[in-house]
Amino acid sequence: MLDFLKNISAKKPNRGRDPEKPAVSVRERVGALRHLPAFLKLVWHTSPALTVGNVLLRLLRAALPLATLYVGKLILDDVVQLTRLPAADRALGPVGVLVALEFGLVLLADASGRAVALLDSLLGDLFANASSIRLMEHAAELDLDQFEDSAFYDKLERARRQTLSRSVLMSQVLAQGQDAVTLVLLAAGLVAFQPWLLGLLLLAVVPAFLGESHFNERSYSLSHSWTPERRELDYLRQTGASDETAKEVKIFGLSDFLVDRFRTLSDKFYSQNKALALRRAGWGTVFAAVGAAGYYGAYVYILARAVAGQISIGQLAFLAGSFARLRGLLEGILSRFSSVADGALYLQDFFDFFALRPKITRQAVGVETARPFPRPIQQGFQFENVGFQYKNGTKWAIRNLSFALRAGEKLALVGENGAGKTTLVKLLARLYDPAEGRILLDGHDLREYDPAELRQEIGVIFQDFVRFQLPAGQNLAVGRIDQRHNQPRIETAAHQSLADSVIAKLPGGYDQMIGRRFSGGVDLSGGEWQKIALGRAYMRDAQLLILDEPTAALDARAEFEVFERFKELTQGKTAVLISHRFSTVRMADRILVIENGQFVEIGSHEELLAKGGRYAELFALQAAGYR
Ligand SMILES: Nc1ncnc2c1ncn2[C@@H]1O[C@H](COP(=O)(O)OP(=O)(O)OP(=O)(O)O)[C@@H](O)[C@H]1O
Repeated sequence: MLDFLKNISAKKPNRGRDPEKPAVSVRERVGALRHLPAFLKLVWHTSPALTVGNVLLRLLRAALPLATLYVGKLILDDVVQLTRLPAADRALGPVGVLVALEFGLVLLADASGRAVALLDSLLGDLFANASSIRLMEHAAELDLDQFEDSAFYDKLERARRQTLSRSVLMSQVLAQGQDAVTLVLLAAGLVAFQPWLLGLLLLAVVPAFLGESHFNERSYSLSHSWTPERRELDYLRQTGASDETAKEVKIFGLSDFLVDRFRTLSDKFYSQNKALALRRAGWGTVFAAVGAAGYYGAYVYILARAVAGQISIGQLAFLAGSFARLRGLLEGILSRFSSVADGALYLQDFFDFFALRPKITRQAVGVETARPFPRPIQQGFQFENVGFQYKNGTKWAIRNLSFALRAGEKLALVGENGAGKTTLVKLLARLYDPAEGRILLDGHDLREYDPAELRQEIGVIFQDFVRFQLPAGQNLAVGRIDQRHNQPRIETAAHQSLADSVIAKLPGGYDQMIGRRFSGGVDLSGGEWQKIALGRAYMRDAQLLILDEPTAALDARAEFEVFERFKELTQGKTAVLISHRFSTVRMADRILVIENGQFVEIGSHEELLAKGGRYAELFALQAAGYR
């Protein structure tokens, strides 16, 4: 929380960014269209049947305007013919058939329009769901350090925002194809009559298109450049009003601070957006007037030809109708073109995110095929001059660290806050790889093993374990999620971690929702949550168990009991314990003391006390506190 306050107070609200300056050039925007085929392929894979149905219906709809206009022309010409006949010869029969045909076409247009909208929405929903799933799956494959990078978060954020609006892009691209077919059909009629009318049409429409693309580009630039701030706005909104933060926000009286920060940022975004929207509306009106002038110029010309008797009334209606439709169509196609281009730019963000590759892959490094994981582990783990620095860290979190974690031993890690204990554990679980040196397992580099298999063999309970908003039983089962239906196994784990007594007090037992987020949820105390989290370690069949301050929130009796059981239950298994309590630490076979990420000493409790080094000093310090 404090880091957050420092960060955002130090940060300038807006880094002197000029929203008028496009972040992307026209070339980039047009270039982004290259993503459309890949995008359409994704749509196709979402549902081939719905995609084919959609395209066929749209082709049908594309031909309807021309057919309707043409039937309209035939009706008018027939009616004019009829008026020229003697009253007795005026039979309405053929006109009636044409009117019925037009009526049929109108009904077809309406039905096919609704069917297209339905297919668009079904396909859009499926696509949005599929994209969200891909996003979650891909995020799960990425490395932990990628999540600690703010540029990564911006990419993730943009990709996430895109999953929904991508279904809009899908409809737009399909509509674009449909309108292009209608345009070609109608334009063919107009060209046959008077080719230069097509030129007039372009003149009426192109300025509006250019204006539209200019403003779309500005909008995209503005929204793109505001991604970090928008993320911050979301964070502020969440921090200002969530069950997780409410306690500290109240105690520290942070509400005004958060609201002020939110207001400053959101006002700035609003005013930049408003300026753009106003200019867009103003220019839009001017361009619409130019378009209308073009249309009326053409209309007057066609009227004059009709008055001069050079074309029939039916042709007049057909041409004027075609021109009006074409103008609307062209305007639609061109303006949609710029939103499709923008959508394609956002696609770039979407694909950029999916292009991110984890460094710690499922593939073992340095060997053809992954080395089979030793069952049981023979020698254990060996750290050789291991060094690691966090991406955004200023100093080495661990450096020149060498020690052995022997198979079957219980090793405790001791060190002050920030000494590097958790980092060491993360390196063991290959959440990160060392930047220097290497970690060996039974004599081979850890990277030669399949990371997924390695993680299966390791059970880690971190100090900041996740309080899943799930029923109690499933909260334990996350330790081995494929066993979530194995109630006896869950109950055994609960018994081993002392969580059974917590669950026995819950009104719904193992099915009781815990956490406050969902209705009916019951919250637990810190120690109770810890017992649940500990149960996750027992759900696993891991050969290496790591408990990172597992008892910090437990009372003295519970702590004693937990460790008695732990020793019993992990017989023959290798375990690492991180604790600041020496009563816990002394139960370990050996204790590794680290300071500033460096090795200080290693040995049993008795050995280290006898040595009179750092451990003995820290032990005496804590013991003095109890006297
Ligand atoms: N994600 C991170 N990004 C950057 N620096 C980090 C990150 N996590 C930890 N650090 C830094 O690395 C160093 C070692 O941290 P680590 O969490 O391993 O310490 P620790 O010994 O487990 O401390 P504690 O007893 O407080 O849990 C610290 O200086 C810490 O600030």
